[in-house]
Amino acid sequence: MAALLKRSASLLRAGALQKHGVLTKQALCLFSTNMRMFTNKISVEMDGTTGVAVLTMKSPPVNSLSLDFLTEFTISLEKLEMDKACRGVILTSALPRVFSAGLDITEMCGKSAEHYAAFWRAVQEFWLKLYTSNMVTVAAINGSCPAGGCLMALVCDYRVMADDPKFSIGLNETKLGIVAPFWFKDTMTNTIGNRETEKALQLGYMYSPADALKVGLVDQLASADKVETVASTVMSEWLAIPDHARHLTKSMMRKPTRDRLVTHRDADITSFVNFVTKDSIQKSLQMYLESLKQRKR
Ligand SMILES: CCCCCCC/C=C/C(=O)SCCNC(=O)CCNC(=O)[C@H](O)C(C)(C)COP(=O)(O)OP(=O)(O)OC[C@H]1O[C@@H](n2cnc3c(N)ncnc32)[C@H](O)[C@@H]1OP(=O)(O)O
Repeated sequence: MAALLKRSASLLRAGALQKHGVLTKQALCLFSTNMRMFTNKISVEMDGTTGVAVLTMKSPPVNSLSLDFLTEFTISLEKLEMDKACRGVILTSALPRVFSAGLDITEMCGKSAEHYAAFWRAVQEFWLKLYTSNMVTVAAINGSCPAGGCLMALVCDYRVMADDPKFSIGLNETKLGIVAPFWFKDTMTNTIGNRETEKALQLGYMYSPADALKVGLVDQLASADKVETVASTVMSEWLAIPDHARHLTKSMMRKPTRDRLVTHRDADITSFVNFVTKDSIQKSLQMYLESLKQRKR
């Protein structure tokens, strides 16, 4: 199984998956009902009775979305998607205070243009797979989720967040001196509207759980120890709707946003590479990483 996963990961990196949008038959056979799968950074537990899988991120210290992590995540999603028994997936974190710290900043610092292009393609692929999933997707947000972490939650159908004022959620890119791309912005606008997004994005605003609920960035709060249980209850409500009707409705709602990225995908990669290779941007990212390390001292 490890060998097959490795093979799928190398295909994904090589661009084969992105190009054809499918996994090898071999790799897809790995899942069946009541299946558990563990990779380095993710565990998936599929309950064949309910048709619900729980995908738990476990990449310490902060579940940052590195190229490897994104690759594993995308492969796991694709496998679940192809498993007819799986109708819904709950995303959560095994780490005590962090859902996901967003994109791994070290993937955007001091690397080659080729690396940045491969990284960005993997970020796009991840977004496309999750955004267009036929499964019901519920984010059980049991910790902070800045930037790419917030994006991951936003593409889900429903968000339950732990009601702990120490946690926060938002697209904070401007605070790093970078700009959220149009499809991050579209995803947020579709959720909380244009005016609130305009303020949130410019300020790089990180919402407390209570404020996130107020503006509709999350759908529900729960005490930290109940987040996953509440997510499961929500999941069963969504699964009570006939799949085909829900799929078609989701696809109708999301198609314009998805098509916009698909149409401009290569230009978006070029724009990312041009942006991230600028000296000024490299400096900003390095300084931000340094400031994260200094915070602890
Ligand atoms: C056209 C082109 C546009 C480009 C667009 C790019 C879009 C970018 C999207 C992104 O997602 S950028 C990433 C933004 N993320 C953040 O700003 C999060 C920063 N991290 C935090 O705020 C905190 O770490 C936390 C998540 C709240 C957790 O706090 P905690 O106190 O639990 O941990 P720390 O001690 O801060 O961190 C531990 C360890 O992890 C490193 N780290 C944290 N976040 C990242 C990250 N996103 N990438 C890489 N590394 C990260 C941190 O530096 C610490 O490292 P060590 O000091 O232990 O080495």
